[in-house]
Amino acid sequence: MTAPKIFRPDLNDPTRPKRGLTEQDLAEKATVYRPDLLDGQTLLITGGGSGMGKAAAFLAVRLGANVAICGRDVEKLERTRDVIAKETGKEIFIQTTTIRDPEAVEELIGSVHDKFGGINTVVNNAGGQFPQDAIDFTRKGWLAVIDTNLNGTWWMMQEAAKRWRTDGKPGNIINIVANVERGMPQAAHTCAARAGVIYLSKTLATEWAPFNIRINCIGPGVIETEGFAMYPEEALARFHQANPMKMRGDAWDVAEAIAYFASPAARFINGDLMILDGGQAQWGVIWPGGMPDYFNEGGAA
Ligand SMILES: CCC/C=C/C(=O)SCCNC(=O)CCNC(=O)[C@H](O)C(C)(C)COP(=O)([O-])OP(=O)([O-])OC[C@H]1O[C@@H](n2cnc3c(N)ncnc32)[C@H](O)[C@@H]1OP(=O)([O-])[O-]
Ligand SMILES: NC(=O)C1=CN([C@@H]2O[C@H](COP(=O)(O)OP(=O)(O)OC[C@H]3O[C@@H](n4cnc5c(N)ncnc54)[C@H](OP(=O)(O)O)[C@@H]3O)[C@@H](O)[C@H]2O)C=CC1
Repeated sequence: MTAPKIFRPDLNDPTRPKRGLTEQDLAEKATVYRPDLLDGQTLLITGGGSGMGKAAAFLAVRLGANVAICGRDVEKLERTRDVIAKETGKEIFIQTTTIRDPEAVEELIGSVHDKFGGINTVVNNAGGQFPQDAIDFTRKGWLAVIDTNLNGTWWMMQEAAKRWRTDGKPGNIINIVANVERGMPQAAHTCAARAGVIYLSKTLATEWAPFNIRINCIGPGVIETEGFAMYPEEALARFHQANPMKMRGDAWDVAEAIAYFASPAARFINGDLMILDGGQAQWGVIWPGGMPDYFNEGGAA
């Protein structure tokens, strides 16, 4: 019997490099957008306490929006709220929520609605997975990833849409998925969930058009964030080779794409998937658990 390969990192290991943009970067990085682009808009961003969600929250506030974020870890949320207040003078709304609990999601949508008088855009960014050969997935591990990325995103979409239908107001959903174009070896669970979200979104873009709700997805490739701590160093050292530009994107690349989809410039885009991956979809796969020798011969990406 072959033992399953498991990489279970200590996410607070001080010997590993710190990854992702700093809070100073998020406060100061140049943006292509005009400073009042999202004035008066309200964005609810799941997973806004780190990585792309935090960058999107920062940028949206800098562009004039009211912002609410959620996540499971209250310390991350409070820290993000405090640093955004310090850097921009604007208070964002935080609520500890796991998107896996539909009742908690209902409460979240209700509180953000009450706080700001409505929600213009929901950004379903919360999610994640662990790297493992699919053959070794435990039942619990499979269910955890599907529940987070597919069910959690669905609860958010349905609850927001119900609210928009009741209020007779337009809605906008941006789902952060992944680059599923060539499959995702060693992340098959998330690939299945994200592919589900992409086609759920395309379906609802039609079904919910009568309610004036638009839905689009953004599929990031290799984006260097705090989330990289989930992967072994030897795999991370190769991640950039999965795209022909041989580089990593950063959370600001995704934040600017989110701002675009939240802005009036995207008013006629519906049911789309924007791939943000430096060309990875045409080129390679990541192997987040480490490339098996079988594929390594000849040094393929
Ligand atoms: C792919 C490259 C591109 C993408 C990059 C990014 O996305 S970067 C962003 C990356 N950011 C993120 O991914 C952040 C968010 N991600 C997460 O919170 C987790 O990855 C989660 C989605 C699995 C939820 O986890 P949770 O603990 O809340 O869920 P839970 O308690 O319900 O079930 C846990 C069960 O899952 C299993 N299992 C878990 N880990 C491993 C492992 N390393 N190894 C093996 N198995 C593992 C195990 O069965 C465990 O049960 P046990 O053995 O404990 O009884
Ligand atoms: N970085 C990359 O290269 C890629 C990332 N992605 C996806 O993009 C999204 C953002 O990732 P990134 O910023 O890189 O990584 P992070 O790990 O920094 O972000 C994930 C966020 O999701 C939140 N989250 C996870 N599970 C739940 C849950 N059940 N309920 C509520 N919030 C939750 C986490 O907060 P908390 O722990 O507080 O709950 C965290 O803030 C994720 O969905 C990720 O899988 C997709 C492709 C590539």
